[in-house]
Amino acid sequence: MTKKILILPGDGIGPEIVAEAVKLLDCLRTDFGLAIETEEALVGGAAYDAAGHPLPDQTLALAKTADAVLLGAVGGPKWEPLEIALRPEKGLLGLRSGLGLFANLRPAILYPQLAEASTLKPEVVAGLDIMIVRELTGGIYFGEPRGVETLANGERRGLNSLVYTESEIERICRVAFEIAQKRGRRVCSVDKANVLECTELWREVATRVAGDYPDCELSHMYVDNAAMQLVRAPKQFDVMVTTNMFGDILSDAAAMLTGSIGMLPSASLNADGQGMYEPIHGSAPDIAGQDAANPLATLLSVAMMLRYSLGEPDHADRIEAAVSAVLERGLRTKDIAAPGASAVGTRAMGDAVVDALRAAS
Ligand SMILES: NC(=O)c1ccc[n+]([C@@H]2O[C@H](COP(=O)([O-])OP(=O)(O)OC[C@H]3O[C@@H](n4cnc5c(N)ncnc54)[C@H](O)[C@@H]3O)[C@@H](O)[C@H]2O)c1
Ligand SMILES: CC(C)[C@H](C(=O)O)[C@@H](O)C(=O)O
Ligand SMILES: [Mg+2]
Repeated sequence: MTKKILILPGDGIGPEIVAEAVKLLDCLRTDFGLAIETEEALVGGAAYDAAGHPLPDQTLALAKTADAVLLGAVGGPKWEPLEIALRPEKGLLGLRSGLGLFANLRPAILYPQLAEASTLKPEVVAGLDIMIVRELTGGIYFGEPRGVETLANGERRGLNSLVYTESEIERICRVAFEIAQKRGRRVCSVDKANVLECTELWREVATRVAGDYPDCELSHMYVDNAAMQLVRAPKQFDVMVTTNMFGDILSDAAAMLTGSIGMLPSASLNADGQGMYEPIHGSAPDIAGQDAANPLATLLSVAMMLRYSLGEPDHADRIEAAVSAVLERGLRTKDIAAPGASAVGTRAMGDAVVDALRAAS
């Protein structure tokens, strides 16, 4: 049966990197017989400009009926003066909550060809393969009460609330253990249980859930230590499971271990296996429109889509092999090129991956 993919380019470099992913999907359709159809819709600042809201009803409705969603990135300085409820980022958060995408998988894998691109010593990162499992629809991003209020003395007070129910913690921990069972069987739960009651509960629930996975080992780490350990000795980690905000921060740090934030894909899954796929980076306004963005995180997000939502693991393997082949040939966008070395643009990198895919057919 033909699968429906909703394409949401978004803002900044979003349309540039998504265009390369669309080329890749077209190649899989025409040359490899992948049965997909794509439709494009607006989200983020582009949607606000066109329709007055970062997540138009029509976009959410299309997302709900799609087999998978591919998103570029949202946001940019143009929309920063808007109230929070209308900012591009709210469009993304609305998709995550509207689709119930509670499990965000962010794999930090070092392609061996990029060991020199990392800011860390090659021996620290060689062979790196971490899966960060980030809770995505709860925590401080969605907790109530929130807002800015004016106190009796006239001073304003801003507040956001870190809130997790036991069931929210339990389901994300189960995802982490189930992934760990298919890899190194080690889960590190990252919290701030020494200070925050909410994450004291997180630790308790993670420990209880671990009892159902006796073949896996659970460890706990405070988030500040985890940030330090990620740059000191990242290979100690197999699967990390953590809250929405800690996962946001730790995954950007982990991205640099792989050479660039332009290398890290992600999958956001709901209980039915439906998913949204996006690079973990943002709209990179500083390089937008310059054909300078690295499209590989987006192309690798397409591979995750094929694996997790479309039941096409062979095509996913093909994309990952094509990316590897292109890196082997020495092709580099600026973010992963050695200082002073020549670099290719977004389009040339995307074309090279498509060519490598075809060549392997
Ligand atoms: N998922 C998303 O849509 C998402 C994620 C993060 C940030 N944002 C939004 O993006 C905007 C910019 O945020 P930011 O600057 O903090 O983060 P960013 O990830 O957009 O950029 C951080 C730095 O990384 C570089 N970079 C990012 N992606 C790259 C790529 N593919 N290739 C090469 N270099 C790349 C940028 O040029 C910049 O120097 C903000 O509006 C923010 O809210 C959106
Ligand atoms: C843009 C923003 C809402 C988003 C987040 O904080 O989750 C981004 O940083 C990410 O990592 O996907
Ligand atoms: Mg982030």
